[in-house]
Amino acid sequence: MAAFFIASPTRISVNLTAMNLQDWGWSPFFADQFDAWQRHGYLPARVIRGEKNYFRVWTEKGELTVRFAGKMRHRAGGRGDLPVVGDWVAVEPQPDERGQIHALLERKSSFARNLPGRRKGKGGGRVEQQVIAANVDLVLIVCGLDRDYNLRRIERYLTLVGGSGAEAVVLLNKADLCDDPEKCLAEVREIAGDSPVHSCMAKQPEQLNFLFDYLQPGRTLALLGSSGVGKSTILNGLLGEERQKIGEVSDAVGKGRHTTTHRELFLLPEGGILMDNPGMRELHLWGEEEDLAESFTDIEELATGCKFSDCAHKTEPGCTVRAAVDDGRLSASRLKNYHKLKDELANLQRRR
Ligand SMILES: Nc1nc2c(ncn2[C@@H]2O[C@H](COP(=O)(O)OP(=O)(O)OP(=O)(O)O)[C@@H](O)[C@H]2O)c(=O)[nH]1
Ligand SMILES: [Zn+2]
Repeated sequence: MAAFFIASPTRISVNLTAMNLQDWGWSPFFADQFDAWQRHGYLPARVIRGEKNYFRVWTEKGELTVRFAGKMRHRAGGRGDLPVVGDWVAVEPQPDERGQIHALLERKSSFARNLPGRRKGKGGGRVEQQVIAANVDLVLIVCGLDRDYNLRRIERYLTLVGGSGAEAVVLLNKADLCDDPEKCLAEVREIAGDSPVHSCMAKQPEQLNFLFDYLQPGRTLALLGSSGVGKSTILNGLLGEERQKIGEVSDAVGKGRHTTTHRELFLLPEGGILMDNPGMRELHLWGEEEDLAESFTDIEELATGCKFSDCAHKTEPGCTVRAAVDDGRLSASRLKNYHKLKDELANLQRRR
């Protein structure tokens, strides 16, 4: 209870006594809704992780494992009515660090995705939506200034964030890999409306100091962006001295990170709340399914020479993509990113 953890066994100590509701994002918007529940002696609680049948929540009295009060599960019609990470709920505390959820407070913002092929009602009707994260205040849209750079994708992200109720900041990372970052900055600013646009080099954490201007106690931050653009590097930069530990988590756990992450919302040492959950990590893939090829035109082009038309560019004979890596025309890390994204997409499809 004296520590919270991002992934076992890595633990980050925070001073719990110094934490209050506001640090966790509580604001008049939620307090106004809570009046009715306060009278019952319920606690405001923020969902830090959601499982199928239970939730981990943070309250002023510490972390609790909570379930639905029966009545409420019954009332919750669509999926949108069930709590997700980031939500504020009214919890009736029970012994042994447990509790019951009696109400879900209205969201300030939410990220949802359509569940393909699932339609409600007879003969289809509206497509069922799955809310995956709530009450994010600010999204850092991260884009690489290497081959990842793609104005159309940035546009899609901006639309997505715009519709969620959160604010967006665009980060053009890997400025060191771009001949003319100023040109890209100007192009993106043209499509970004009121959203600030920065270029940066996350590999040098001291270059990320400007991001602290966007962090405030109680403000919830999430990152969106393709695989390999530097999201983890940026997170680690923001986490300061905890950088190493988080790095170990992402390196050691790799794909398994999703199942071993114990908490998907945590406090940043400088103030602010960081959301890093599988739903948000996968969100980009839903937009990118169509443009995997578009993002990797070089690989798709090389692949036209492969012996097998369904070559996965892994162990197949006659693979021109791996040949290009061998003779230095294609970087191994780029092929690795391509594989990673393909695998994630395949995983997603399986789960659907
Ligand atoms: N050249 C350069 N490389 C960078 C920069 N920032 C990050 N990288 C590198 O890019 C690679 C991918 O970075 P990550 O932080 O793992 O990317 P990610 O977005 O978290 O990727 P996923 O975990 O797949 O979503 C790493 O090898 C980083 O060292 C940068 O500013 N310049
Ligand atoms: Zn191949």
